[in-house]
Amino acid sequence: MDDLKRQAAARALEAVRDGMRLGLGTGSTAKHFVELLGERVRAGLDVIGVPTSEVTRADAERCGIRLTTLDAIDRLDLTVDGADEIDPALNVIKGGGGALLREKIVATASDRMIVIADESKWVDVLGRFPLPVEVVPFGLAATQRAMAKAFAESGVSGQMVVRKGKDGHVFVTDGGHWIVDAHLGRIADAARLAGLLSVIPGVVEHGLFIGVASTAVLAGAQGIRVVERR
Ligand SMILES: O=C[C@H](O)[C@H](O)[C@H](O)COP(=O)(O)O
Repeated sequence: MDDLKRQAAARALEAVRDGMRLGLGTGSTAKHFVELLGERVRAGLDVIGVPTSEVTRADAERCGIRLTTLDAIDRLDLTVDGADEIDPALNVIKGGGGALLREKIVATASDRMIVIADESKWVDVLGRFPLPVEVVPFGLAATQRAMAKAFAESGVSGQMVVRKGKDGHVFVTDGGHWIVDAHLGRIADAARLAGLLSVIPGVVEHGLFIGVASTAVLAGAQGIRVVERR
């Protein structure tokens, strides 16, 4: 599996050109991209990156990749990031690693987003992977009630679980928020659910990336498949 992730990362690297401003994703697949990019940088490639998490910042620095912020530059040419699920319209669930907020800010500030994954992330319908929703701790119960209403209005339902870290404590994002993982099973109308979640005051951001990814690079046992958004 790890080899497939690296293969997808290597294919996405082919889209990188000298002088590009890059969004650097988070997660085990994106980490391969950062490492491979670092090799190219050490061989003379001139790029600058914006990391989507503190973990990626540390990885990129270790790999010698020059970093900047979205305050210092206005647009990015390309973001390369992993995904938890990808559907045929290239709508995506992200946030399994808790980085969805910065990932969405960076991806939407990019002219193009390539998602890289092994084939197991490709699904007909999003939702088997629990949908991560980043929330403020204040008023959590009220936010969850509003989320349940949004689920009902978009025709889904399921258990909501406040994410815990490996240490058993509540997982806290880089932004200081919590994550509620919603076990919905099948999200028939992801765009509608995304819209309903976005207007809930206690929801900071959700892991549905609708119309954001332009290309998916999927690595499987039969080779690499590149899917462009129609
Ligand atoms: O918050 C984490 C990100 O959205 C990741 O890109 C996503 O969870 C996929 O991670 P991985 O490549 O480790 O499966």
